[in-house]
Amino acid sequence: MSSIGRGSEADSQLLDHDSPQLESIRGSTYLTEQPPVPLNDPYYHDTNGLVDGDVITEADEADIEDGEPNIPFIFLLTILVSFSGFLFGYDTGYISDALIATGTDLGHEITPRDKELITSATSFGAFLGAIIAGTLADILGRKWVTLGANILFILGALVQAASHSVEAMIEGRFIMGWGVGIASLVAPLYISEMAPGRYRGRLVIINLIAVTGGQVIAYILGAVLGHQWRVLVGLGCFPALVQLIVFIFMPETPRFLIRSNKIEKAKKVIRSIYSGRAGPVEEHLVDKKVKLLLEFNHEEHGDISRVQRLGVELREIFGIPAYFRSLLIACGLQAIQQVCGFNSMMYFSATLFEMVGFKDPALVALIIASTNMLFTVVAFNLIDKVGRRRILLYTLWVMAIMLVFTGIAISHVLADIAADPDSPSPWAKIVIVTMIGYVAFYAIGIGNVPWQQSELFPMSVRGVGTSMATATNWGLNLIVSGTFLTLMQKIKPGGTFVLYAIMCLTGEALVYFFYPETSYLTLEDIQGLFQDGFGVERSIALSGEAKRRYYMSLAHPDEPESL
Ligand SMILES: O[C@H]1[C@H](O)[C@@H](O)[C@H](O)[C@@H](O)[C@H]1O
Repeated sequence: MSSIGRGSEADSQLLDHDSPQLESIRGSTYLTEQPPVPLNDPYYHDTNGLVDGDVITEADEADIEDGEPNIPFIFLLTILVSFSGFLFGYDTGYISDALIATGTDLGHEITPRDKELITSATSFGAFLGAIIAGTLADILGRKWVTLGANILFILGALVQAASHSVEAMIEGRFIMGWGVGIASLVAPLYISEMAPGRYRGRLVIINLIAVTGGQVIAYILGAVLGHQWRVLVGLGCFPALVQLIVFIFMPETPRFLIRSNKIEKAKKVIRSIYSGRAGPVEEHLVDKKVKLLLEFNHEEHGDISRVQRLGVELREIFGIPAYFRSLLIACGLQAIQQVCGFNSMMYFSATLFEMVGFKDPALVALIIASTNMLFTVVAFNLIDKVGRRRILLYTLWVMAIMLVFTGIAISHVLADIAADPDSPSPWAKIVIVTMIGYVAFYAIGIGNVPWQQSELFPMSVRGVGTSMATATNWGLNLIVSGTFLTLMQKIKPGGTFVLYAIMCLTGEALVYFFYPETSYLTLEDIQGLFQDGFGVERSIALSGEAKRRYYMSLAHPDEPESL
C-alpha cells in the first residue's frame, strides 16, 4: 500500500488500514464494512483527508495537512484563547488566599459554612454554564460565547471586589462561575477546531498549562498582596478585558463558519491557518478542506433546525450504545478527577496549612499550585508516549497512598498542636511532602487526561457529549469543595483523606476495567473500540502495535510503511 502521508507521522502510520496485522488485532471488520460513526468527521479528515470508501488516488495524496501550517499564527491564537484557561485557573485559585484575608471585611469573621458557600458558588455557576456552553457555542459561535464569558468574568470580579457581605461575595462568585464553566468548555473546543490535526493534543494541553499557571499566579499574588484581597480579586478583570478586546478581532473556527454557511469566511481562516513558511496554501487544497467540512455538516443531521438538532443529538448519545459508552467514559474520567479531592487542597490549602500551624500558609499553598503546573508540563511530554490509560493506572494508586499518609500526618500535627500549641510539630513537614507527592501524581494523570474528552466522541454528538462531561466535572467539584470543611469536622482529617484515597482506588479499578488506551489511535479507531463493549483489550493491542509502527517509522523514515 502506498504511503498516505497525511497528518502526523503517527497518524499516517496508522492509516495503513490494509495491514493484515492491524486488521487481525482489530478483530472486527467495521473499518471496512460498517463505519459506526460519521467517518466524514472533520477531526478525522484533519488527520487523513479521506472519506471512508474513497479510492486512494494520487490526487488524494495531496492534503492540506501535508504542508507546514502557519505555526506562529496558530500558536498566537492558542495563547490568546488560553487566556480563558488562565482566568479559569486564576479565579478558582485566588479564593484560597482571599478566604483567609477577608477577616471581618464581609461584615463578620467568616465561618467554615460561609467559606464553603463562597467557594462552591463558583462551581455551581460553572456547572450551569457548562450545561449550556456546548449548545450556546453551536448557536452563537465559539468567538461570541468566549466574549460573553469575559463579560461574566469582569462582572463577577467587580461584584466581589466591591462586596461588604458574604451574600454579595457569593453573588459575585456565582456570576464569575458561569464564565468559568463556559470558558472551560469553549477554549479547548476553539483550539481543537482551529488546530491542524497533528498539533491538536498538545495545543489543547497549552490551555491546561494556562489553567494551572493561573492558579500559580493567583497564589503568588495572594502571598504578595496579603490582606488586600479586593485587589487580588479585581486584578482578574485585566486578562478578561484584554481577551474581550482581542477576541473582537479573532476569527471564528472554520467548522462553525461552515455550519453557519459562511463559506468565504471559512476559506479565509483556512488559508490563514495553512499558509506557512512555504507560501500560500494551494487553492484546491482549501476547496478540498471546505468540501469535506461541508459534506460533514450536511450529513451530520441534514438540514434541520438547531433545536431539532439538539434533540437528535440527545437521543443519539443516550440511544446508541457505542455513543453512550463514550459518554460514560468521558463523564467517568471527569468524575474521578473531582472526587479524588484535589480541589479541596487547591481551594482550601491556605486554610489547611494555617490549621497545621504554618506561619505563612499562603506561601506553602503556592508550592502546591506550582507543583500542579510543573507536572502538567511534564504530562504534556508524557501523555502520548506513555499513554492515557497507562498513565492513570500508574498514578491513581500512588495518589491514594499519598492521601493516606497526608491524613495520618495531619492528625498527628493536630494532636501535637493540642498538646503544646507553641512548639512546631515534626509531622508538619510530612504533610507538605505527601501533599506535594499527591499533587504531582494528580497533575501527571487524572488532572489532565479527562480534558482530552473530545477524542472520545464522534463529531455528531461532540458538543452535547463534552457539555455533559464538563458539567459532571463542575457538578462534582461543587459537591467536593462544598463538603470538605464539613467532612474535616465530622470525620476528621484522617477520615476525609482516607475517603479521597478510596475514591482514587475506585478510579484505578474503573480505569483498569473500562478505559481503553487511546494513544496513537485515530479517532475512528477509538470509536470502533466502543462498538461492542469498552474494547480495553483490543485497544491495548491496537495502541501498542500502532506505537511500535510509529517508532519503527522514525527509525527508518525512508522505508515503506507496510509491514
Ligand atoms: O484539570 C484541571 C486542573 O487540574 C486544575 O488544577 C483543577 O483545579 C481543575 O479542577 C481541573 O479540572
